[in-house]
Amino acid sequence: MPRISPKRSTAISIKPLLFFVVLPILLGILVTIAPSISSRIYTFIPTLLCSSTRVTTLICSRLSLRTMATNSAPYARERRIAELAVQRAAILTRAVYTSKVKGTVTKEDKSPVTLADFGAQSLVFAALHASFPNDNIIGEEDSSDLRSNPELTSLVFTAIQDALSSNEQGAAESAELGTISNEQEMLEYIDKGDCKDSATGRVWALDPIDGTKGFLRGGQYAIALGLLVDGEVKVGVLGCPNLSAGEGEGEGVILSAVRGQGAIVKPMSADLDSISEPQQISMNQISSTSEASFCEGVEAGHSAQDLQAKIAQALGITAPSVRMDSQAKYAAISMGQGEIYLRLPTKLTYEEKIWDHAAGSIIVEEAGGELVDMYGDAIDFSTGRTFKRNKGFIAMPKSIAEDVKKVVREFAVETYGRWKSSL
Ligand SMILES: Nc1ncnc2c1ncn2[C@@H]1O[C@H](COP(=O)(O)O)[C@@H](O)[C@H]1OP(=O)(O)O
Ligand SMILES: [Mg+2]
Repeated sequence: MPRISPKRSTAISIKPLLFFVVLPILLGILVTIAPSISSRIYTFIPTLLCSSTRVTTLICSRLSLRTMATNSAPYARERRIAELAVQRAAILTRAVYTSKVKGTVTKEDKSPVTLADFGAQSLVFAALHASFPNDNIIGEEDSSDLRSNPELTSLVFTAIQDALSSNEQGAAESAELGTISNEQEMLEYIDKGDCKDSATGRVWALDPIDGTKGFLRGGQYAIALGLLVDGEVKVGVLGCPNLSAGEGEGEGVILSAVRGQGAIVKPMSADLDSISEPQQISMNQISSTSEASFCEGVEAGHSAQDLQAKIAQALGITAPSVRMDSQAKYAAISMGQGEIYLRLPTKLTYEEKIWDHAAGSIIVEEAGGELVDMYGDAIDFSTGRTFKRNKGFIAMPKSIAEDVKKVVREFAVETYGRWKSSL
């Protein structure tokens, strides 16, 4: 009988031990640490690549964009695409803002529209179509004024091409944000915003330039994009190219919010790759209405400024109102630059537009504010392109909301009566 060497005998007795005990333990350890090892390798490679050259910097920022895309927080991808789309549209609006050629025409409702409104809408819708082809869209503009005006059409298309070529998108971003190859395609994108139902499914609402009068006057304006899901705003992005997050002279900011995740601000940059780290924002939770200041519109025809002045007095407010055009007002109070945004109707027949409030509303709410109508009722975003159940909008920090709502409601009932919804 062959002699079994002690070594061999040990090997035979250890084999089942290795198989049933050690191997599972090793596998367990591997499964636990694998993600951190792979993420280290993942971050090590770009770190290695990130030496001093611009090329490697770009590669790193693209990798960090990919990392953000895989962020599993709800609506992370929607927020990222919306931010990039607004950022890209702002390249175009900024160029037109400083140019002598604005391509202004007067719409049927007598309000002005510029080549930048059309260009920004087309760029944002190209991005939404590329990334979320099944979503519906509500947009302020349509292409009818362009289709009857080949010269203006050509101006808009040139501005779009300039914007597309002035940012150094990578192939991946181009695929996600889409591109616009010819005038026909541009017109088709503009007309994608004709959805009428805001109550069902996923619907984006865009104002490509909110505050066009401010834009033409050299004041504030905003590119405002919100996502509604079954009639509730879930994501909002506000690009404010002339607003500042601090004391600075309006170098431009981009704010965004996702329901339940807070609101953030980033500086607006011409280079999509350099969107830097966001900062959380919050409203001033003051303890008394007398400490507040109003943020109000510039255009006397857009809100009842005399009545608003009386309400300010009744609230004990002595600080002068901060006046600015557009949804930049929502952005300003969300960053603590003023506290109350009041917008009372000049006439009850005017129906506020969904794109004028979707993005701003969620940013204010996620920054610690409340938005209601002049009677203190919740805003109903499910009524289509315009608000049918609400008149007069007030946004304020939660800390003073009850006091503000009480005073505004009294003035509203006295001035407008108990207006009845048209639904
Ligand atoms: N009579 C009105 N009442 C309230 N808002 C109005 C009125 N007319 C126009 N607007 C809207 O006011 C917004 C700008 O607001 P603000 O004055 O606060 O900057 C624009 O979107 C504009 O819509 P539109 O673009 O259709 O003219
Ligand atoms: Mg508007």
